[in-house]
Amino acid sequence: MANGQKRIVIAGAGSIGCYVGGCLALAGRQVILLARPRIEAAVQQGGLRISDLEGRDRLVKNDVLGITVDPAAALPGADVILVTVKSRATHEMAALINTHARPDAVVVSLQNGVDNADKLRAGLGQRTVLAGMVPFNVVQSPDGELPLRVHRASEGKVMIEDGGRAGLLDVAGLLSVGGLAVETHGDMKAVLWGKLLMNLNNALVALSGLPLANELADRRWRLILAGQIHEALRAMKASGIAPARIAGPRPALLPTVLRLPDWLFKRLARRMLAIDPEARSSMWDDLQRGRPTEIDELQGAVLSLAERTGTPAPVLKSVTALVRAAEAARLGSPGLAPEQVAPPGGSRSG
Ligand SMILES: NC(=O)C1=CN([C@@H]2O[C@H](COP(=O)(O)OP(=O)(O)OC[C@H]3O[C@@H](n4cnc5c(N)ncnc54)[C@H](OP(=O)(O)O)[C@@H]3O)[C@@H](O)[C@H]2O)C=CC1
Ligand SMILES: CC(C)(CO)C(=O)C(=O)O
Repeated sequence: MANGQKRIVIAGAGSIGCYVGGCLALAGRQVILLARPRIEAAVQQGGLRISDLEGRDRLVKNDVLGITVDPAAALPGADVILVTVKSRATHEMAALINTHARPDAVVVSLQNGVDNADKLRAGLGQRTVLAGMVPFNVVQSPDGELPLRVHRASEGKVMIEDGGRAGLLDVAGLLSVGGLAVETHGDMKAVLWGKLLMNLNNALVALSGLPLANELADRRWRLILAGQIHEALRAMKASGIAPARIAGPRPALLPTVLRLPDWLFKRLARRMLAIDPEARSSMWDDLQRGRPTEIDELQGAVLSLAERTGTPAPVLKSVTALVRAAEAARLGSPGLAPEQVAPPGGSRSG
């Protein structure tokens, strides 16, 4: 079957799902978005605008893209299912896929966190499930703006597990289209832990409310991120986990590079700073929308390792507590200053 005849279902079309689905539809792939009513109504009314930091800006008309809120309509015809819900919704999505999708549909997790593919496998029996990793940020237009726009605000290749030819299907080839570079990787565990190191910054962006580029340009925030990464690297090492390099320096060098003075950091970490001024983090999106965050799957995953191995993690603990407080308050980003997150000197744990 040619790539254009395969049906790709985006299971949970929000920022990542709409961007990925939009790129695939623009390339002539058959795409169905399984979405919530807000996204469905917006796409039905105005289509989907796909843009990126390289200057691409295209409208996907609603007649070349299917969209529904009904899993029983979306999932039965799927050849490939891309799971793009937040980690808290993974179990629920696994149950929907299990009920409605064909047993030979290939399922790919495009989520942050280290165990979403395992959660899907646990709920999907014998089906092929591939872990994936999305390195870039996607900014979604404010509610009510038409057409709904999803903007890729940084760069990088999507990595997916090398599952051989899953059911004779070249999944990376099917998904690799304009605006969306996809490659396979032989060690997704390392990739996901490497990405998780980057994602420790999601909470700082969420707590500060600052755009990612501004936050990273401020050494006071970088010191807190360096403290978290330092703690995470210790816990990972004690657990026998070797994280892969994702963007910028090797994981072991990240704390040192982050602690450099601003002028030197800006020179050395140009790739890390190649970010659209509007980009923040998916955790900031969650606080703004009053939704639970992925703090348990990000900081929480490292805290579990730290607890098991007895390595100290004071910075991770204090960041986690602040995110939980902001989640409970449901007032959006609390707009904290770095000194409110970790006292000067306190971010140099260990
Ligand atoms: N945003 C980003 O820039 C990046 C995000 N990621 C990761 O990608 C994953 C997805 O993130 P993101 O796209 O930001 O998340 P979003 O919240 O924007 O998108 C997920 C969407 O799925 C919807 N959804 C949940 N359950 C269902 C269901 N049963 N049926 C239909 N729709 C459903 C959600 O609706 P509702 O909330 O109303 O339930 C939401 O609209 C996360 O793991 C995130 O960490 C990775 C890299 C960058
Ligand atoms: C791309 C990155 C690291 C930060 O924007 C992210 O994964 C997220 O927002 O969840």
